[in-house]
Amino acid sequence: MTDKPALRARLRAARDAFAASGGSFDVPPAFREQLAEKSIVATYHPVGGEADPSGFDLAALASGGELALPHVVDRATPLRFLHWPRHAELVRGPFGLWQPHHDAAEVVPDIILTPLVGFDRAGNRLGQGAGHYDRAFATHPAAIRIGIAWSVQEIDALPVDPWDVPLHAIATEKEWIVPVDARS
Ligand SMILES: Nc1nc2c(c(=O)[nH]1)N(C=O)[C@@H](CNc1ccc(C(=O)N[C@@H](CCC(=O)O)C(=O)O)cc1)CN2
Ligand SMILES: Nc1ncnc2c1ncn2[C@@H]1O[C@H](COP(=O)(O)OP(=O)(O)OP(=O)(O)O)[C@@H](O)[C@H]1O
Repeated sequence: MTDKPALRARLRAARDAFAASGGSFDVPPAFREQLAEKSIVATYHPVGGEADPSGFDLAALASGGELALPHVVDRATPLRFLHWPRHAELVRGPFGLWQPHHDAAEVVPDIILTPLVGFDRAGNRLGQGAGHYDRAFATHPAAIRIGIAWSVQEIDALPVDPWDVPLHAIATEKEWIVPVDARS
C-alpha cells in the first residue's frame, strides 16, 4: 500500500485497537542520555489511542529541562511551541487537542517528541497529514526529532515525499529504534 491516506486509516485503526488493550511505556535510557545537554523538550498531550509521553516529560523535568506543547490554530497555520509548566491549565483547541493558552511564551525546542500515526525503520514518519510537524521540523532543523508510537504502527516502508524529514529515533513500548542514517 503506497498512498498516505489509506495507510493513515489502517494505522490509526491498529493504534487505537492496541491502545484499547492497555499498552504501557517505559522511558528508554537512550532518551535520558540525550537530556544531559538538551533542555527544552516539546512534548504532546495525547488524544485517542496515541502513546502517552508523560514518562518522557517527567524524565525531562527531572534532569532540569523544560517542557513545551504545540499550539495549533487550524490546518493551514504552522504550529508554535509554547512553554508549558507541567500541570499549567490547558485550553481546548482544534482536533480535540488540549494546548497552552495562545499567549504563553514561544520557545525553540532542543528535542521534539512527535506522536506518530505510522513509521518505518528508516525513520520515515506518517503524521496527521496537515504538515504541522513537517513544517516544524523545517523551522527547527537543529532539534532532535523523536517519534513515539506503539509497535503495531510500524510498516516495512512508508512512501516518502520531498518535504518529509526523517526521525532521529523512534520509541515504542518494545524498543528504541535508531535508523541507520541517524547513527553517528
Ligand atoms: N496529541 C497530538 N497533538 C498534536 C498533534 C497530534 O497528532 N497529536 N499534531 C499533529 O500534527 C499537531 C496538531 N495537528 C493535527 C492535525 C490534524 C489532526 C487530525 O486530523 N485529527 C483527526 C483524528 C486523528 C486520529 O485519530 O489520529 C480528526 O480530528 O479527525 C490532528 C492534529 C500538534 N499537536
Ligand atoms: N516545509 C513545508 N512547508 C510548507 N508546507 C509543507 C512543508 N512540509 C510539508 N508541507 C505540506 O504539508 C502536507 C504534509 O502532508 P503529509 O501527508 O506528508 O503529512 P504527514 O506525513 O502526515 O505529516 P505531518 O505530521 O507533518 O502532518 C503536504 O501538503 C505538504 O505540502
